[in-house]
Amino acid sequence: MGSISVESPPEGAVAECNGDRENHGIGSAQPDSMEMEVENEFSKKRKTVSVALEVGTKVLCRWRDNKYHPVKVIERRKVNNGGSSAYEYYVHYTEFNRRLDEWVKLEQLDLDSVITEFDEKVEDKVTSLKMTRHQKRKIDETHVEGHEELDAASLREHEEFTKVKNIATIELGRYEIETWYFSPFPPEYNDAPKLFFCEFCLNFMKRKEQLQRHMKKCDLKHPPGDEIYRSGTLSMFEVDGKKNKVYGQNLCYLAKLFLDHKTLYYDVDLFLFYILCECDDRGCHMVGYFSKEKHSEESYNLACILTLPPYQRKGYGKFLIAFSYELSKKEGKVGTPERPLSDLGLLSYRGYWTRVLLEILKKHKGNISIKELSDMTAIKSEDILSTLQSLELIQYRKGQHVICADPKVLDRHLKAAGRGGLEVDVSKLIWTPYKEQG
Ligand SMILES: CC(=O)SCCNC(=O)CCNC(=O)[C@H](O)C(C)(C)COP(=O)(O)OP(=O)(O)OC[C@H]1O[C@@H](n2cnc3c(N)ncnc32)[C@H](O)[C@@H]1OP(=O)(O)O
Repeated sequence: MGSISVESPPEGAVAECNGDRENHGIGSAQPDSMEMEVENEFSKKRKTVSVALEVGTKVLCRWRDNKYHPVKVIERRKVNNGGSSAYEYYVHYTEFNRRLDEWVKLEQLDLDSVITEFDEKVEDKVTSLKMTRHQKRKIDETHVEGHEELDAASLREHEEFTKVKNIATIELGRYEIETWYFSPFPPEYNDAPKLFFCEFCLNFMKRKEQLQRHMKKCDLKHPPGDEIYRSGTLSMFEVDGKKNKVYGQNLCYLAKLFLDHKTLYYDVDLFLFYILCECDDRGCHMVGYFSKEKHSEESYNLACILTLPPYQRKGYGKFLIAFSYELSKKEGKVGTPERPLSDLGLLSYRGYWTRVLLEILKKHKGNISIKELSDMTAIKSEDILSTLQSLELIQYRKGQHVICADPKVLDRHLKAAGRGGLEVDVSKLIWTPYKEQG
C-alpha cells in the first residue's frame, strides 16, 4: 500500500472552511489584447506570454500563505471585468489535496514560471532519466495520495468528471461553509454559487428566502430517526435510509461536498445513517455522521464518515469511529472501514487503532495474539497487523509474527498518536442490531 501523507497545510483546509480565505481582488488594468509583454525583473529577460493560459499549463501561484506554489490549470472561464473580459483559472496545487483547488485571477500567477505542455514533456523525460526507481515510486504515490485502490484509469475518469467544484459554499444552521469537492447535485442546482440547507431535514435550496420560508414550515428539530445515544448535550440518531429516503439522499449530496473518492449511493435503502448532534433548546444540530451498510459482505462496519468542517479537530471523528466499533461489538462482529480511506480518514483511523491497541498492550501481562486483540476491540486482524507493523512492533521470529511491546516504546507511540478524543459512554447506548422486518 502506498504511503499516504497529509499535504503540508491540512490546517489550512480547516481555516478555509471557517471562511478564513484570502480576498483575491481583481486588479484594475486587465490587458485587452490576447498577448502581453511580461518583464522578469530578476533576470531582466523579456518574454512573451499568452494571457489566456491553456488548460494543463503548469505555473506558480500565490496561495493564501503569500508564498508561490506549483499549480496545474484544470479549467478556465471568462469573467466580465468592467467591460473587458478576462479569464479566471481553476487550479490544482500539485503539493496539496484537491480540496484546496480554487479559482484564481491572473495576478496570482507568476507568468515567468509557466511551463507549456511541450516543456513539461521534455522535463518529465529528463527527470525520469535522473530519478531512481524508488524516487519515482515515491512521486507516484504522492500523486495518488489517498486512492490506492483505484486503478489509474478509474482515477483519471473520476478526476476528469469531478475536476471543478460545482457548489462553492453552503449555509447549514449557523455556519457558512466552503466546500471541498464536487457533488453531483441535480443539474438545476449547478449554477448556484451557494446552497442553503435546512439543518434538520437537509433539504437544500438556492435562495435564502426559500430557506426562511421552509424553516417556518419544517417540523423537524432533530434527524428523522431513533435517538440511540445521549450523553450530556451529545446525541446520536439512527436513520434508516429505507424509511427516510429523501433525508438519506440529501445527506449523501451534502457529504459528497467533503468526500472525494466516495461513490454517491442513490440507493440509500441499503444503509443506516448515524447522525451525531449537539443539542440545545433550538434543536439537535448535526456535527457529523457515518453510514453503515445493513449487510456487508466485506465486514465493513462504516461506509462513509464525515465531521462537518466547523466541528473538525475537536475529537468528533474519533468519537464516530469508536461508536462504529461499539456497534460492531454489540453485533458480535469484527469490522473495518470501507476503502479507499481519504488522507484525513486514514490519519484518524491510524490514530484510533494505535491508541486502542497500545492501551491494551500497555496493561496486558503475558502473551497476546492478534486474534485476541481483534476479539477485544472488534478491529479487523488486517488493520491490527498493519497498525502494529507501521509502528514496527511486529517481529518475525522462528517462523511466526510476534508482538514486541517495550513499555517505553509504547509510551512514545501513544504520545505521538495524539489526544484520545471524546469517549463513547457505552452505558448510554441503547441499540439493537438491524434486523430485516417482515
Ligand atoms: C471510510 C471513509 O469515509 S474515508 C473518508 C473520511 N472522511 C473524509 O475524508 C471527509 C472529510 N474529513 C472529515 O470529515 C474529518 O477530517 C474526519 C472525519 C476524517 C476526522 O474528523 P475530526 O472530527 O476532525 O477528527 P478528530 O478531531 O477526532 O481528529 C482525528 C485525528 O485525525 C488527524 N487529523 C484530522 N484532521 C486533521 C488535519 N486537518 N490536519 C492534521 N491532522 C488531522 C489528527 O491526528 C486528529 O487527532 P488530533 O486532533 O488529536 O491530533
